[in-house]
Amino acid sequence: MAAPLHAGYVAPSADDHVILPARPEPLTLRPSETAVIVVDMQNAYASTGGYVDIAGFDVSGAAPAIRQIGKTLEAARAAGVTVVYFQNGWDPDYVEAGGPGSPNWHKSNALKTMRARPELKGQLLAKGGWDYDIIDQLKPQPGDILIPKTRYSGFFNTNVDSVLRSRGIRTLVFVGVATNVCVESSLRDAFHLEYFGVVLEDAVHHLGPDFIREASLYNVEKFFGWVSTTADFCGAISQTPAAKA
Ligand SMILES: C/C(=C/NC(N)=O)C(=O)O
Repeated sequence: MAAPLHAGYVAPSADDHVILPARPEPLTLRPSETAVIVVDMQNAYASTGGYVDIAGFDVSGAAPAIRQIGKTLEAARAAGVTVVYFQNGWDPDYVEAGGPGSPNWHKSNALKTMRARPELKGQLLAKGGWDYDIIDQLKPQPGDILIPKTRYSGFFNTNVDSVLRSRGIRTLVFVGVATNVCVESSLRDAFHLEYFGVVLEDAVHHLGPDFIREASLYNVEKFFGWVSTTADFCGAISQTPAAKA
């Protein structure tokens, strides 16, 4: 029987874990200690006519990832797993993006594209606009947590670490865009904060040539975390008592 620690908080019972098949080895998952992190599933990164499409990246791989993310979220919510959305962007005046004194001003392809095409200013990744919005297919549900961010890593200058710690979350399952940019940056920062990070390789999409997908997943598997699939995550998490109830 679970031992109550404080009013309103019940310690997870020892036997609520499942085993997630993963590379380089299987990982223990406890639903109450796990969060799915949905990275930047905004029109900017996943829709035709959004920022990365305009900037010349291939967004066709976003569609299969969207389907897998939908399945992942359905299984996660049924099992009582916390769902956290990252949402990338800046105020419409781009103060949060930083000026020439920030490397972000020089490296952000959104900012570079808008400097090359001033008619787009105020549209790409601007809070309040279509480009910034989470895509219609994956709108956050009641109970999900939405964390705005202004740089690639969701752990930089946000409150996500305290949000996760206060819930006792130790394992983060990453889905979203882009495998090699915001997903990898966030997972690396999470590693250094002692979280166990997993990428579902068919629920992410990369920006750039295919070798960067492979390189990014290699980095995760070899150095920073674990790699699994949507089917394995959904299969494992559906074995938990909450999902079966
Ligand atoms: C290139 C890029 C990637 N973002 C992401 N969500 O991975 C950007 O934000 O400019």
